[in-house]
Amino acid sequence: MAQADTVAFIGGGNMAGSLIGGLLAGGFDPTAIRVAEPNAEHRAALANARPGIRVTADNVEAASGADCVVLAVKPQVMAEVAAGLNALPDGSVFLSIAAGVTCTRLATWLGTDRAIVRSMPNTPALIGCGATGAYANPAVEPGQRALADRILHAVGEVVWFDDERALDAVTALSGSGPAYVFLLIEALEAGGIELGLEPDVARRLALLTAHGASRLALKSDDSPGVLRTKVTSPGGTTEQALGVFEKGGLRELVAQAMQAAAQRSRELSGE
Ligand SMILES: NC(=O)C1=CN([C@@H]2O[C@H](COP(=O)(O)OP(=O)(O)OC[C@H]3O[C@@H](n4cnc5c(N)ncnc54)[C@H](OP(=O)(O)O)[C@@H]3O)[C@@H](O)[C@H]2O)C=CC1
Ligand SMILES: O=C(O)[C@@H]1CCC=N1
Repeated sequence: MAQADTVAFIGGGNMAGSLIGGLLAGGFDPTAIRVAEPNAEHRAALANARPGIRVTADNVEAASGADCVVLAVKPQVMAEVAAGLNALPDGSVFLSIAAGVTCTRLATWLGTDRAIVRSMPNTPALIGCGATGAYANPAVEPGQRALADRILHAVGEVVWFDDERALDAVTALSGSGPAYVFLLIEALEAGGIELGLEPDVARRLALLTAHGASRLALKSDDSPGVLRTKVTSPGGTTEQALGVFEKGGLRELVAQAMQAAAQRSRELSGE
């Protein structure tokens, strides 16, 4: 990344921490990163963990003159936060990671004609394995989009969309998705314990299984469905387990859960 680029994070919580970690791991100059965070303890922890970055309680101070202003606060406080940045001069690209909040709403608060990228990362960003969906509004210039892409790319893969509505689906799939996978891992661990395994062994096997299956599917030319059939010996054990999942309507349940998440994403837009 060109060292002239400066990035300001408004909100120094979990996701901001992940993105900052990715940028630093990729060699980004820490002195080109500023973070505005209201909580003094969080500010101190950030400054300690990430020597060189500048922390402040003042959102405008952090955002002033930054090439990219990352809006990393909860959707519920976005209106107040964005309105507080309304007087900033043009020139920055605003990169929102908030669930649901549309570019149109952001422009209402930040000012019309603002260059805005709406994105949806996920928590595996913390270890560089993130999956992010992103949309750039028409005011975003190619160089600004490239800067947003480099920031998001620092923590994993990025998929760009021409239609902003796709972001609600992305939120329901990869944004919230790590929680679904963790739920399955928790259930596998509990099932293993019930079958007599020691808790630490059950957790380890559940984690390694999720990790191994995911890596295999990523590397393989076979679809997940084909890989599933390769585990499932006719008349064997997997067939019995999958029969229980299908009878219980697991696929329908997952689809319903994702519809609920996407609906909540649309609601959070406040439109
Ligand atoms: N967690 C996830 O898996 C994902 C979250 N997101 C989105 O990322 C955004 C941030 O989520 P996450 O990092 O989990 O949340 P966090 O609560 O960890 O981070 C939000 C941070 O914003 C700070 N904050 C609150 N009010 C203000 C303000 N007025 N000005 C500046 N900072 C403020 C909070 O401080 P304090 O704690 O003191 O209130 C907190 O440190 C959300 O919009 C969420 O939708 C996107 C993808 C995945
Ligand atoms: O639960 C949420 O609203 C956020 C957005 C996606 C993941 N966490």
